[in-house]
Parts: sequence; C-alpha cells; structure tokens
Amino acid sequence: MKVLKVKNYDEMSEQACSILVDKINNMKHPVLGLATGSTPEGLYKKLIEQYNHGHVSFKDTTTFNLDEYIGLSKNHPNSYHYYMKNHLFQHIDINMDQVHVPKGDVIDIQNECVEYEKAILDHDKIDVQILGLGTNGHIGFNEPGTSFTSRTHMVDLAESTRQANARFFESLNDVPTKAITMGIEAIMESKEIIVLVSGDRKADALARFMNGDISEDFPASILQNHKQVTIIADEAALSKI
Ligand SMILES: O=P(O)(O)OC[C@H]1O[C@](O)(CO)[C@@H](O)[C@@H]1O
Repeated sequence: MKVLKVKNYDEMSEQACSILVDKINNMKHPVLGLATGSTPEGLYKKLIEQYNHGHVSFKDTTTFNLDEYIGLSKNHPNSYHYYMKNHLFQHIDINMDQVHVPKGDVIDIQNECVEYEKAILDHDKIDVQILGLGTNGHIGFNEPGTSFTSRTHMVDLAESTRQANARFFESLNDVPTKAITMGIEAIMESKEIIVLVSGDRKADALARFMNGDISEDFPASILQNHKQVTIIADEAALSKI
C-alpha cells in the first residue's frame, strides 16, 4: 500500500481531487466508487471547483456508491442519496442515469442487493474506489465480522457506528439500525482504491489497518492484499504509526 502523508484535511482533499481529476481525464468511461460520511466532503467540494473551472467533465463517468441506510427515502436529508446529490451530483454535469446508490427504502431489500450487484458486474470493474475508514475498521458499511467474500448485502449497524454517525441526526434514536452495503469482495475487485483518513479520531484505526493482522474482525485490513491501494492520510491520522 502506498501512503501519501499530508498536513491536514484540506491537503488530503486536494491530493485526492488531483489524482481523481487526472484519472477521469485519462479514461473514456471512468467508473468511480464513491463514499459518504464527513471524510470525502472536502474532495467533493474540490471536484466541483475543478468542474466549474472547466478542468474536468463527468458526463462519461459512471458512479457506484458504497452504501445506504435502510428505511430512509431518497429525499430524507440523512440518506446517502440526498448526501450525494447535495454534495456532488447536482453541481456537476454527470448523467443521473449513470449514478448508482443502493436503495434503502424498497420493500424487497434482498432483491435490491441482487440488482445492485448485477449493475456493478455489468460495468465490469470499478476503476477507482474512494473509501473512508470507520473507527472500527469498517469499509462501506461492512462492519467487523463481515465475510471477506461478501457481495452487496444488508447489515446490522454496529452500535459504535450508530454513535459515530449520530452527529448527523437529531438523536441517536433516529440513526437507522440497518443498512445496505456493497460487499468486501466487490470493493476488492476495484482496479484501484484510494483510502482517505483524517484526524486523530482515526489514528488507532489507521494504525491497525496498516500494521495489524488481516482479519474479518477489522474489515479494512483486507486492503493490505490489494495491489493498488493509496492511503492519503493527514498527520493527525498518522500519529500512531
Ligand atoms: O467519514 P466518516 O464520517 O468518518 O465515516 C467513515 C465511513 O463510514 C461511513 O459513514 C459508512 O459507510 C462511510 O461513508 C465513511 O467512509
């Protein structure tokens, strides 16, 4: 795994943006895997700036998001559909038919898992997958204990994840208990993976991710086996390495 050490959150976002813009500009039909949470917000802001300056176009780009809460409609302000629209999609020239976010508000979640997986496989492989890192090592919403061979599936969110994400909701009670997420095997099939890590809140997780044993108890550890992983981490996140 390659590690790019940066000073702070802003530099992390800047580096990720410049790598991504370069890749998008050099591919005919880029397929991107996108994440949500606080970590990639700065990256999305910078991508919008690059788009506004005419340095990149997303009209031939396809995207797949990692995950969505179960029970929240697309228009719910805490849904990841809403997050993506608000933080990126409505500001750029992406064709919304090429955007994929798992649906969390359908009656038949199992069927949605199958359909989402089919859509990913129809696109061959994700060219570049952006990942954030959960403090418990989750990637997407693949919580500790998830099989490394998992495909798109429904998960029970760990209590620590609900607590960590409660800051986006009115109260902890409002945080959904379940989610739908791309599986670890599909993430590992991405041609290239960029992991963004910022802040001392993530320092323990980053240290375990980079130096710990590869174990389903810590989902991100499997990335050690991927051939093209770049970690962009700031000084605070790297403070326990
Ligand atoms: O970036 P945050 O808010 O710390 O969250 C870490 C990860 O957990 C998630 O919220 C769960 O998927 C991701 O979106 C994110 O990459």
